[in-house]
Amino acid sequence: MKVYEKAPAKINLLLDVLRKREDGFHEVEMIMTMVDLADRLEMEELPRDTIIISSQAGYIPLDEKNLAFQAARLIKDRYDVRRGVYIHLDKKIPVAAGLAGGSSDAAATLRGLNRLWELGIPEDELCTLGAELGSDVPFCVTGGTAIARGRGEKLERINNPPQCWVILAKPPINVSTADVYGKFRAAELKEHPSTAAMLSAISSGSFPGIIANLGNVLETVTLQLHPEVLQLKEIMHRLGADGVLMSGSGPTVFGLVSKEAKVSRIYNGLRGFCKEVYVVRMLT
Ligand SMILES: C[C@@](CO)(OP(=O)(O)O)[C@H](O)COP(=O)(O)OP(=O)(O)OC[C@H]1O[C@@H](n2ccc(N)nc2=O)[C@H](O)[C@@H]1O
Ligand SMILES: Nc1ncnc2c1ncn2[C@@H]1O[C@H](COP(=O)(O)OP(=O)(O)O)[C@@H](O)[C@H]1O
Repeated sequence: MKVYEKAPAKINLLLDVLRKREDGFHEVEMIMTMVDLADRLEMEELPRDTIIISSQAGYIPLDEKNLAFQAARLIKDRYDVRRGVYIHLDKKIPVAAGLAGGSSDAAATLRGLNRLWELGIPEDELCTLGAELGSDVPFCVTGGTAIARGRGEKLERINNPPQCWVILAKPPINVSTADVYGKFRAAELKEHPSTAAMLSAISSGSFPGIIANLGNVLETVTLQLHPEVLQLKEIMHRLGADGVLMSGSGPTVFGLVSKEAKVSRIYNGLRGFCKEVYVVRMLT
């Protein structure tokens, strides 16, 4: 038997860091939503008790370092499943981009194996398992739009924002999430984005309100380390995007655009500076 799962990318419409915790993680407040740029996973039962990962992407690990492998091993261990699985990852989401590609693959693996092996694990339990793999995995299990607290694993579902175009541009640099959090200094922050104002803009379906309240405090670190991310933000603004922000720890920058007529101009303008540009919609 085979099952298929889609693993969409996320963007952070708002990312605030409240403080560093004793366990080394940071207490965050994030508003996250999914976009329709997705990896596709195919999971097939194997006669032997083993986990095999393949992918067309040459640039990700295919062994126990792969988050889909870790998700499969976790579910097998926790539910004592003595069966094997072959997982093929068709990667479309850029890697180490601030779009949670690996986390979404892990989440899709948990959902898919729950179906393949008919384990009947409820969604909240899948989220708890997911949190063992990474802070963003629980959100990727549920999808939709949510406010995430704690280190990212405490989720509260909210309305989807009004539909718009999302233009993603990933500069050709690698950013490590651990490195960005490591260099972040909460005490030096002069301004925090307003989670309350963003929540109110989303719940009233106000696109201008969402644009006015976009904010990501991790920009203070990544933009300093990589000035080309700031440059990309400025270019996207100049080309006419309504709102522009870095997603997660970066380096991907996203632009929100309400009018379709503007989209191709922004896309074509960006392609002169950046090879990896995607035009997508929010998943609503
Ligand atoms: C920044 C965000 C925003 O959505 O996304 P990405 O840029 O990775 O997509 C997330 O907080 C990333 O979540 P995730 O990528 O799952 O992080 P994890 O694997 O749990 O942690 C990687 C490392 O980041 C740091 N970390 C992560 C989450 C958090 N709340 N505080 C932290 O300090 C820790 O140093 C940890 O060792
Ligand atoms: N299935 C996977 N897809 C992408 N990257 C993976 C996967 N499994 C493990 N990784 C590793 O995880 C790291 C972060 O990848 P990713 O989840 O794409 O980052 P981000 O959350 O910043 O978008 C990369 O260094 C990559 O090698």
